[in-house]
Amino acid sequence: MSRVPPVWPPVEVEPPQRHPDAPEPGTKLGPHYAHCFGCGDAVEHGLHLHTVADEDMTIRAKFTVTEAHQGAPGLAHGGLLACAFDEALGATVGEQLRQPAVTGRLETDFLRPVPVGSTLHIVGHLDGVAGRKVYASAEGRLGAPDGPVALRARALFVTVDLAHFVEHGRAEDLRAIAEDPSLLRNRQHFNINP
Ligand SMILES: CCCCC/C=C\C/C=C\C/C=C\C/C=C\CCCC(=O)SCCNC(=O)CCNC(=O)[C@H](O)C(C)(C)COP(=O)(O)OP(=O)(O)OC[C@H]1O[C@@H](n2cnc3c(N)ncnc32)[C@H](O)[C@@H]1OP(=O)(O)O
Repeated sequence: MSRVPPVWPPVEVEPPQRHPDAPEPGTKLGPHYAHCFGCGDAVEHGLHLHTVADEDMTIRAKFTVTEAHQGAPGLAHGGLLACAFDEALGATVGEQLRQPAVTGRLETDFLRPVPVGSTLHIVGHLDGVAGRKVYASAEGRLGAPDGPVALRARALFVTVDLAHFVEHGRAEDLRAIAEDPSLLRNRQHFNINP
């Protein structure tokens, strides 16, 4: 099977415009939602991805593989690694555009096994925008920012209104946010009253 990647982005795109309120390069972003499996600090065996904004439509993220993340003995589960990339790519899109967006499509190339105890250094880049479609890609290196490439991922995110989350989210979780807005980092954007 050919490993030659298809053209990316797959459609004609506009260069993304950084939102004036996008975090300055070097800003530590913190969890966007306390119960997010990718970044939330309330999720005991979650990925606890740490993200930092960077120059040029880029974010950097780190995630350390624990015993709870295994697929094969001593190795990270592939779906979980895809989750780390979903999270990093979502942060790339959300933080630079300051617009809610959901993953429509996510593709992942697994190039090297990722052992328990190792840290994956992910760099996500916002590649282009075509209407509501936002394209982003990322690379993950093992052990150090200049370590060997273990994964590459590409994603299409689709921007949505906040109504998307109100309509589809579970009422008790929305109520919990209404009662404790600190569960969300970008809470100034939310006015949820289910
Ligand atoms: C949120 C705070 C607000 C403030 C924002 C500020 C800051 C945010 C900051 C930080 C956020 C930080 C971190 C985020 C971290 C992690 C994010 C994790 C993200 C997720 O984990 S999220 C869960 C998984 N995700 C879903 O739960 C989506 C389920 N899904 C749907 O909800 C619908 O499916 C939807 C909405 C995607 C589209 O539905 P829809 O009806 O609105 O629109 P439609 O179908 O017309 O698609 C529009 C155009 O996208 C094309 N398109 C769509 N899907 C495609 C595909 N698969 N392949 C190729 N093209 C596709 C169509 O072909 C059309 O293209 P065209 O315009 O050219 O016709």
